[in-house]
Amino acid sequence: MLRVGLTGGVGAGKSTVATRLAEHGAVVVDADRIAREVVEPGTEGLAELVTAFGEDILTATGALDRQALAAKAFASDEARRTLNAITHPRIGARTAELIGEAAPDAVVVHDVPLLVEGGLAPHYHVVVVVDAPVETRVRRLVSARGMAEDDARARIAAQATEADRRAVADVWLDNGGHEDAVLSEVDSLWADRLVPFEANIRLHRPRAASSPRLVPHDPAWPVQAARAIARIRAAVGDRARRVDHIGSTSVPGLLAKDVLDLQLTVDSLDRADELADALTAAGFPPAAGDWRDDAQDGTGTWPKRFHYGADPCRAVNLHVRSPETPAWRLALLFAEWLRQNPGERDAYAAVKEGLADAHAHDGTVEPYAEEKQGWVNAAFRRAEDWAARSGWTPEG
Ligand SMILES: CC(C)(COP(=O)(O)OP(=O)(O)OC[C@H]1O[C@@H](n2cnc3c(N)ncnc32)[C@H](O)[C@@H]1O)[C@@H](O)C(=O)NCCC(=O)NCCS
Ligand SMILES: Nc1ncnc2c1ncn2[C@@H]1O[C@H](COP(=O)(O)OP(=O)(O)OP(=O)(O)O)[C@@H](O)[C@H]1O
Repeated sequence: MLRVGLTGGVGAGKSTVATRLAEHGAVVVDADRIAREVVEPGTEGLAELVTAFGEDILTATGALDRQALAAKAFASDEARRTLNAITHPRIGARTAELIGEAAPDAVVVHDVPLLVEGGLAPHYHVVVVVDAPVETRVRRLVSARGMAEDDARARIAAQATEADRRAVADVWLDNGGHEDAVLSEVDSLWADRLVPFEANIRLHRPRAASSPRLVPHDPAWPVQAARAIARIRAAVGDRARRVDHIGSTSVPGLLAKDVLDLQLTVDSLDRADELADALTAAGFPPAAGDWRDDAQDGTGTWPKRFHYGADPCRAVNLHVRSPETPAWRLALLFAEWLRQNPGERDAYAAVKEGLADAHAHDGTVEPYAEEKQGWVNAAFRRAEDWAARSGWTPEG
């Protein structure tokens, strides 16, 4: 099952996007609809709202007068907190039930306005944010939905900011223009990302091979790594010690292949094996085979586990290592040493570029590969000296 979180400010166009995804075959779980269900006449939820906000939030027939409640609830932070405390746990329980009922091969789209506010992002494989300028949203809510302008603005003020939403967005859909434009982006998202992502998780299939091309450092890499790390943490909880962004993409200013390397630290490889299913469910299935790191001094090999990110649009390699192996510490040290020593970083970049050029022009890559390995082996010794001088330890 693929879990997609769909969010955006009030009136941005979530329902428009969700409807299109449903047409493609997604199972849409609509938080606003569940929010209505849990306060229907006769529910405990409605009774608690009346106790908190008074009888005048009811219509003559005893149903919830939504406008009357909105007027009270969006008037102050305290009132909104009271509303949320009554409704959100009930919405959460019903949501879990509905998602649990979806088929194993479903793409579940959770249309949830308060995804960012609720800190829910790490629980989805993909977070999609729909956005439009505030004034456009107000205009649409007033003209197409008949909402009072004050109400629209009060809700916008009560919600997350654009910057908050950007931090969690794997996909940003701009719905400031014509509806057709965003719908065609949704069609591509479905075909190019969501469908293959779901299949990769279900079949334990790695994403398609990524390009071996070196590209300049992208400042989005650490941000994307932080999102992947948050997902892994949410999946494994305290069964793992830590998750770090390692490798060349973690070094600002260093060119790299567009693959994020992450290291999950576990007490032992038995523990790593216990976590395999949870990592798969989170979108990081294990790669088949016996994975090992070579000792730099040629004295042996150290076992590890290796998982791939299944997202076809975001290449991730997840190395699961135990601190019992020197490779664990070296991975953390090498990245930190390059981040702290720009001269060494630039020297490493030059060696990598030499290797890439050799690949580009002829088949004789070996001398460059040897040169790179020689440089790296010497670099490890310099990194160790630096660690001893600066007092660096993996524990920070
Ligand atoms: C206050 C209520 C009765 C107003 O009903 P109304 O029919 O006017 O609006 P509706 O429920 O369709 O919501 C429309 C939009 O308002 C915004 N909104 C609703 N509740 C909240 C809230 N507590 N905080 C911030 N924004 C909210 C969302 O963007 C939502 O998509 C209703 O929104 C409600 O019960 N809210 C509490 C439950 C909730 O938090 N729902 C949001 C999704 S979980
Ligand atoms: N690109 C667009 N151009 C014009 N109108 C649009 C566009 N996208 C959506 N709308 C209209 O704007 C209104 C709000 O869109 P929609 O209902 O999809 O937003 P929403 O984010 O789901 O809103 P809410 O937060 O209230 O649930 C709707 O009436 C919709 O038809």
